[in-house]
Amino acid sequence: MARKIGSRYTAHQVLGRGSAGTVWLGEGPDGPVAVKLLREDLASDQELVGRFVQERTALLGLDHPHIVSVHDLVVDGNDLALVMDLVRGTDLRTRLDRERRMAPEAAVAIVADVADALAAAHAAGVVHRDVKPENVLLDMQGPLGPGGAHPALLTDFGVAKLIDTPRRTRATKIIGTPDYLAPEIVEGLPPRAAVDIYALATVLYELLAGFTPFGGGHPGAVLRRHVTETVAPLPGIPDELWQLLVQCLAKAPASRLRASELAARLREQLPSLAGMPPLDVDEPGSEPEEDEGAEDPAEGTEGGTAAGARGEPRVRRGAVPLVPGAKPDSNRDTHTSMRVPGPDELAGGARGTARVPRAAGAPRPGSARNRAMARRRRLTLGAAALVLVAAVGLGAWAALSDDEGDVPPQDSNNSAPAVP
Ligand SMILES: Nc1ncnc2c1ncn2[C@@H]1O[C@H](COP(=O)(O)OP(=O)(O)OP(=O)(O)O)[C@@H](O)[C@H]1O
Repeated sequence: MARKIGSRYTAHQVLGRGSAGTVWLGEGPDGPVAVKLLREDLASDQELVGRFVQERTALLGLDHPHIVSVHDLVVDGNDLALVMDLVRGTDLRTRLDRERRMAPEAAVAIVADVADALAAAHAAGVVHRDVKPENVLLDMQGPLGPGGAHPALLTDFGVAKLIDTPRRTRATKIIGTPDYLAPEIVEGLPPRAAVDIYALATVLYELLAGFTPFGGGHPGAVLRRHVTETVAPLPGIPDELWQLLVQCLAKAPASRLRASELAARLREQLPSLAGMPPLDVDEPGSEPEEDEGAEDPAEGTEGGTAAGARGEPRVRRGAVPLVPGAKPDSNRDTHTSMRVPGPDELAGGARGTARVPRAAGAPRPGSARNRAMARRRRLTLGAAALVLVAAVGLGAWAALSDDEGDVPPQDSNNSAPAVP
């Protein structure tokens, strides 16, 4: 059913819902538009309305081919709405959900577009603060680029900042999507342009791998990993692309590339990625072959990925509040309101919780399948030893026993991560 938004716009049909509100397909004096109607509780927040008006210039000022422009801000009774370019297509999350992993050329082309958008925003003094696949729209009516990628446009500029009022996020709280939060935010530092680079590098990793580098499990664990763990290599990724990812996922913001450099370096790599298929990486926690998971019910309790392997509903990105009793900011799992962990909490308990990517078909370290394989290796070793005993007698067996003392333990928990 159509509804009027202010005096100039009519909203016809819901395009989608997010944590801040509902996006409608609308009509304005100059043609079709997208109208983001903010949630009622946000719209009735006087402080937020004031900020909305204050931020007007920054929000309306961004004009770039890879940014979804905001044309108008409407404050009308209980309605608070942003009127934006209508992008006819889909968002990157939907595409990723469909494809699971993208070919490197298309992934890099999309991320280069977003890096261009960030370069323009950062030059105008605007930090996005919520870069994630949900906020990248793919324009299906635009020309096809490298790898068959449609032009990518970054949306929701300034929305995170709007909603993040001082009252809403006291110094001890973080609002955001845990998987994409830069370590300096977790440590309580003010978000600068480099947080967007970290988030975008996380998106690139996710497009290539099918999962984020530090995601999985309780949001508190995700935050700790951002601060304490290094990113695990992706099997098969071209070295130059990997170096770029590592640099942009650096813990120190100053070590990361600037958006314009990132865009240029990504585009340089496009020719060498042409025709390359998606990486053959198994999602950590999934077991590609026989299911021996029943033998150890306690296994894989870190995060939802092991649950996914057992056919239970998977929780991809957690929205569990870190503070007991606190409510997440939305019904969706993309945002979380969290207490900032203290330094002692950040330092402890995170070791070994990162999900380590494996080449497709390789067993998960510590998994039932891996332990079973280790057991099989031991049995094979034992059988070989018996044959040897029969053949060369007790003296040779004694020698073999001595040698076995030098064989590294076959405990699969010590398996090294796959290296590209
Ligand atoms: N300018 C637009 N043109 C066309 N569709 C849009 C536009 N903006 C958003 N949408 C659609 O509306 C959906 C909801 O968008 P919205 O920005 O409210 O939420 P989100 O970014 O997915 O999540 P969150 O707000 O929780 O971060 C998007 O997934 C997209 O499909």
